[in-house]
Amino acid sequence: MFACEKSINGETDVLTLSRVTRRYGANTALDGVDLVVPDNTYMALLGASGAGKTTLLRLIAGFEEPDQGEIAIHGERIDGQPPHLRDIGFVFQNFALFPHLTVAQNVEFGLRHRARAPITDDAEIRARAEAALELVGLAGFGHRGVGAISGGQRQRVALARTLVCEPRIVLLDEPLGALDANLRARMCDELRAIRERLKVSFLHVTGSETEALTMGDEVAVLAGGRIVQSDAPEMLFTAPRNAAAARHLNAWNIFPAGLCAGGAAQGEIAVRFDQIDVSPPGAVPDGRPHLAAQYLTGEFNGPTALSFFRAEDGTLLQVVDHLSTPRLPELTEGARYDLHFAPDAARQFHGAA
Ligand SMILES: Nc1ncnc2c1ncn2[C@@H]1O[C@H](COP(=O)(O)OP(=O)(O)OP(=O)(O)O)[C@@H](O)[C@H]1O
Repeated sequence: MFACEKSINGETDVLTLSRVTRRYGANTALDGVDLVVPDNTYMALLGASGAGKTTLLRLIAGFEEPDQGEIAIHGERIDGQPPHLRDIGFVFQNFALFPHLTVAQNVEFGLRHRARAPITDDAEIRARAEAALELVGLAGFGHRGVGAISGGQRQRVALARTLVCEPRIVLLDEPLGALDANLRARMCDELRAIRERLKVSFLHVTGSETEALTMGDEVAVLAGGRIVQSDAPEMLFTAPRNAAAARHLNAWNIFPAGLCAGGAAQGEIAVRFDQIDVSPPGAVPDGRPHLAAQYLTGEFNGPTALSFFRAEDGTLLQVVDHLSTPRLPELTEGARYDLHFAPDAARQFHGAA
């Protein structure tokens, strides 16, 4: 049980979205989204508030239909099909458990009522629900009311209720959002471990770049109604392909190329917070592109220190210094400095994403 079904036609991608568009009146929430989720993959979908993450999941699950575009599972179109025929699991942010049912009854519910091959044998239903609870680390909790368990445990019940139906893919809408920071870190590990055991693909939407980069085998960035980059986390973090992707990583300064002496004048330049050095005016080592900026303030953050600068056009710039290998001079608030970097540390973007 719980093994991911291999595609009949040998496809290696479980979910494919092609040019999916969704409008609400004059507001285009999704504008030609192309997204591919491979089999046996933890895919994170990163986007700011209002980017259209929930809308995208609702279209995949079938709670809403796209205005244009196609959605397919293992190469077979599912847009237009009712949600209960899509074999897609959905874990809601607020868990959406039935408060009057026990943990076990919540998990059994989906199995009894699923449209495809509902199970009617009580002993089999109980056995499958117990196996699902064991999988999420809740063996022995079946008799409890859902009000008598912790937030993290409720999250796992919601997951067990979805997994027991053996979905072809599991959609998770900000699944850690309702948990406190410690629990969130633990659930990150657990979600990854559970998925690895099942080998079913997860599509996990989040507004947190840390969560997306930690969780995802692959991270897709949703901005301006489109996927602006979909890549392995290391690749996305170190080599964003456009300014829109870089802006979501909370690690890159992005400024007009024209501000920079010794560099190109066109487009935008992005340099990571940890790859900028600071010198008094006129003391920039030869060959390093640089821009002038005023030091605003600093912020200690345990092992790292963050310094904030304002460039001449008003762009806010950040520089990260690691306390074990400090490289910044003593800084005076309000004073002007030159910020510089190695030419190969810069990424240059031309035009829109
Ligand atoms: N039913 C609706 N009617 C009108 N506009 C909607 C509807 N649902 C979503 N929108 C709009 O579509 C856009 C995307 O919303 P969505 O909820 O998908 O964003 P999100 O990325 O999930 O945001 P958040 O992280 O804040 O939950 C927003 O501008 C939102 O106001």
